[in-house]
Amino acid sequence: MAEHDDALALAARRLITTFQAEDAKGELLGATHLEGIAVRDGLVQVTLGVDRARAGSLEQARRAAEAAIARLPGVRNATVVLTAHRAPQETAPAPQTGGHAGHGHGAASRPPAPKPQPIPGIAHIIAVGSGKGGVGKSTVSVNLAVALAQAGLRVGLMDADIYGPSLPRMLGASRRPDVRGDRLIPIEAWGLKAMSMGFLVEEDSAMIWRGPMIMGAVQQFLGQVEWGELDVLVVDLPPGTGDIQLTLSQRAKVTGAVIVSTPQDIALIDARRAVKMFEKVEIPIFGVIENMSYFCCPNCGHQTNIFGHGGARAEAATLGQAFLGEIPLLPEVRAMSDAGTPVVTEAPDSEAGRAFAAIAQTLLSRLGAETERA
Ligand SMILES: Nc1ncnc2c1ncn2[C@@H]1O[C@H](COP(=O)(O)OP(=O)(O)OP(=O)(O)O)[C@@H](O)[C@H]1O
Repeated sequence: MAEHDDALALAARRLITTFQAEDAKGELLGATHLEGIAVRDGLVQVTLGVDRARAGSLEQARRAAEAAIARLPGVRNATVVLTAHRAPQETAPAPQTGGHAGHGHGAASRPPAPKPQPIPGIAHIIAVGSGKGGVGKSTVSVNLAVALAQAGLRVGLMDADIYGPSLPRMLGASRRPDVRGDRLIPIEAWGLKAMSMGFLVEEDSAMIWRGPMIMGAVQQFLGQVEWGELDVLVVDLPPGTGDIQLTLSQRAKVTGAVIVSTPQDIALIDARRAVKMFEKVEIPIFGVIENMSYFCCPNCGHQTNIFGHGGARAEAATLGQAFLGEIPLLPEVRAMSDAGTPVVTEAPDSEAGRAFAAIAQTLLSRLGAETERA
């Protein structure tokens, strides 16, 4: 299978370079440069870099390249993505004082890392992360974002989990976003403006993105989505401590991060890693949320601590971080997530609904304090 994929990658590369070479005037694909090709099990993903100013005029050429690759024998699905970059003269100056953590070694010989800038129109960014996968980070991101919108804020939700985007399913929205010029129009759902790689490519093809392509996608989501004026952008990060977290910390000024963990020891060890990672990339941490904290029997109300209740609270105290609250493990949370209906809208008076609303209030006051400080 890998050999077959290698052959497809080669064939796709040849096609793209032929298109580029045939475009003598540099008006179509000749204006792009090949950033990467990833192939897995017949799913082909090509990333072409292009100057921001040109991106809008290349949509037809992009589609033509996509169709040509899709016709190659053995291709199950092809996606060609344009990642627009700033022209060199547009690049913001990057004054760097003190060095950005994680890039300090040998800084004298390297160009300074860009200082994270606020994104125009977006007052605050909250990053939701976890050390371990499957702890309910996306569930928490969606419900906190909707709860903040219910509290009257203008809220955006960005799914930075490029490998496994789950927002389309959780929001019950899978339509393709409109494109206006070189900008993507976010999908509106549950009072939020949302953007996810899952709106743009098939869920399984998102799995094969690689480092540089991922960074391009995150930058594009931050810089080229028509978010409008937002009080807060909630960013659902992938689990772990990789490229995406680093890219976000370098590209945008994040007001604060929230770390989601279950109370199990194994999740807590990873949560500790997540805390260290946010500290290293200089993203302030708002605190820790314990998800799947306890199971409350819907019949008799008896509380069972399936994963051992209270571990995240204790761990937060050990790490000197705030504890933001606990969300019970409830079948309706899972059922509503899977149905694309957030529990805070469908069952606001449920134990989980109230827990999310309370945590959103805590975050609201933290944002208020940050605004006053700024
Ligand atoms: N409090 C909860 N009660 C019941 N089910 C929950 C709860 N929180 C999350 N789940 C369920 O657990 C599963 C994993 O949740 P989710 O996708 O939010 O986790 P994640 O940490 O974002 O995962 P990934 O690592 O894949 O990004 C989903 O089926 C979700 O519905």
